[in-house]
Amino acid sequence: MKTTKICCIGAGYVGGPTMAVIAQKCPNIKVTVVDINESRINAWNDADLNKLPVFEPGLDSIVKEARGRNLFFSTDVDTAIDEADMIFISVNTPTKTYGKGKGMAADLKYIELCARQIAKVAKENKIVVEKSTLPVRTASAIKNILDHTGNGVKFQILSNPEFLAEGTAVQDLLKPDRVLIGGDTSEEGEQAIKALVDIYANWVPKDKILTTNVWSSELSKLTANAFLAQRVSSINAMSVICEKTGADIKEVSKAIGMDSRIGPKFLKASVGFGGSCFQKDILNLVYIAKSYGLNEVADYWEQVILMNDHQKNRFSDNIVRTLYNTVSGKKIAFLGWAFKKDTNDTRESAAIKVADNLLNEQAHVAVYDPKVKEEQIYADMDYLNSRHSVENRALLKVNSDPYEVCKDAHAIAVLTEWDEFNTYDWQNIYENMQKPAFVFDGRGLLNHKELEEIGFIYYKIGRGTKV
Ligand SMILES: NC(=O)C1=CN([C@@H]2O[C@H](COP(=O)(O)OP(=O)(O)OC[C@H]3O[C@@H](n4cnc5c(N)ncnc54)[C@H](O)[C@@H]3O)[C@@H](O)[C@H]2O)C=CC1
Ligand SMILES: O=C(O)[C@H]1O[C@H](OP(=O)(O)OP(=O)(O)OC[C@H]2O[C@@H](n3ccc(=O)[nH]c3=O)[C@H](O)[C@@H]2O)[C@H](O)[C@@H](O)[C@@H]1O
Repeated sequence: MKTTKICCIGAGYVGGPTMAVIAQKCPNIKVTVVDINESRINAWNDADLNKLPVFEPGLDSIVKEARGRNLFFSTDVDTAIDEADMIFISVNTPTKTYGKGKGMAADLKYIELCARQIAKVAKENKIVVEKSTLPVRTASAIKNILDHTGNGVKFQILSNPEFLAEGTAVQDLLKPDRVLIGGDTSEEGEQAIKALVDIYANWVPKDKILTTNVWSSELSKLTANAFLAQRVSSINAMSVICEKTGADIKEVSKAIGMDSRIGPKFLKASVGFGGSCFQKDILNLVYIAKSYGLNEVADYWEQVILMNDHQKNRFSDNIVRTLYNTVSGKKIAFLGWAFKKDTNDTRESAAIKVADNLLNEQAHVAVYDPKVKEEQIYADMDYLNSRHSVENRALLKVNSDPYEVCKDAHAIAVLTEWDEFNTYDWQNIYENMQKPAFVFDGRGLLNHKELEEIGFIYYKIGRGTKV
């Protein structure tokens, strides 16, 4: 079975980059990415590639090459579904904010809507690919809806979770560690798996394309994120001990990471992990474990989240304590708002919680981020519902000039590891700050020797002060 037309429902951080790469690598396949969010689709179609809704290094040139050739962005969901042989579902699956499983389970309403829409529109057999991250056994729910509400056509459901990380999405897609495809073990299932394998095989070596049953594939995605997040929480837990004992987390990370069984990646202590997925996926895993009565398993994974919350809170607590137990009316400059460098995504960014804690203490927060827009920062604060939006705008200011943000500040907090922060004229920044001038480096990014020589009082996550 040769795929000639692909439809992807959901033009977000996953749907957009993933489909752009498929279109670039498979010029004979027409790829249409659809979304109900019209402004997002308009942004994907914008002639100015700086206005793409997702900032990812290298993405603009791929979109430039494929868009209009075999890559299309549209709000016409029905036509794209109707035309396609293969439909990727790449919509958001956030944590539920209501009802049963509130605050834990994944909200599958967008997935269900997609399934119903596919069932309504499809007049020919189709392969439906779960690209979104889903609780294990979701494929059976999708199949149920498709088989019972459709026009009698046959559907094959595949699970093809996405492992890209934001900021490195293009590289991750071009050279994935593996591509995982889960499908039915029936003959039709195997044919569907082969159709998807054939697409990836255009650029991914065959030995990196792994096929499994659907449930293993769905569960592997949650497991991968849980393991990655667990490493961050584990190193962050050690960073607390480092600060108490005089050890330095950078040295500890290096020392343990050289053990080939542990490996060097994902051992950077930080102000806490953010991003749209780690927290949501672990909460989902905890919920699944609880729903099977596996309370010890649930508690084990929940601790990863609790440690992450602690890391964010202790960062802001440390700022307050160090600034003589009061930050009321004091200006705190934030360098960075995105949840990591090289992305404009702010979902679950540690900066949001740290800012909220400081505003509760009546601090004045000034924010600079090279890629995040002012309205996004206010939307993030308002979403917390901690105070009136007027107050958020009065207490928190956003500026596109980092030197203005730092001017007259009592302290600087580094929340995102943007490379450019290391290129600043720190002497100049120091001279324009209140004294003593404090830096709280939540990413262990800056050169502490240089800063201390200038006169800053420098605090870095995981660096003990006892000698
Ligand atoms: N952001 C990331 O780095 C990664 C995300 N994932 C998973 O991929 C999925 C998507 O994540 P993102 O792309 O970050 O989400 P996103 O929120 O950026 O994009 C989802 C898009 O789906 C659209 N949508 C929702 N319902 C729709 C419908 N019925 N019809 C048409 N469009 C609809 C929304 O308007 C939105 O633009 C999630 O399950 C996430 O867990 C997986 C790997 C990486
Ligand atoms: O399912 C998803 O959404 C994706 O989630 C993560 O990707 P992402 O959240 O984009 O970015 P990461 O690089 O994993 O960083 C997540 C958070 O952990 C933090 N982090 C990461 C690594 C580290 O050593 N220390 C650390 O604090 C980052 O700063 C960031 O806040 C996974 O790395 C991807 O494989 C996965 O596809």
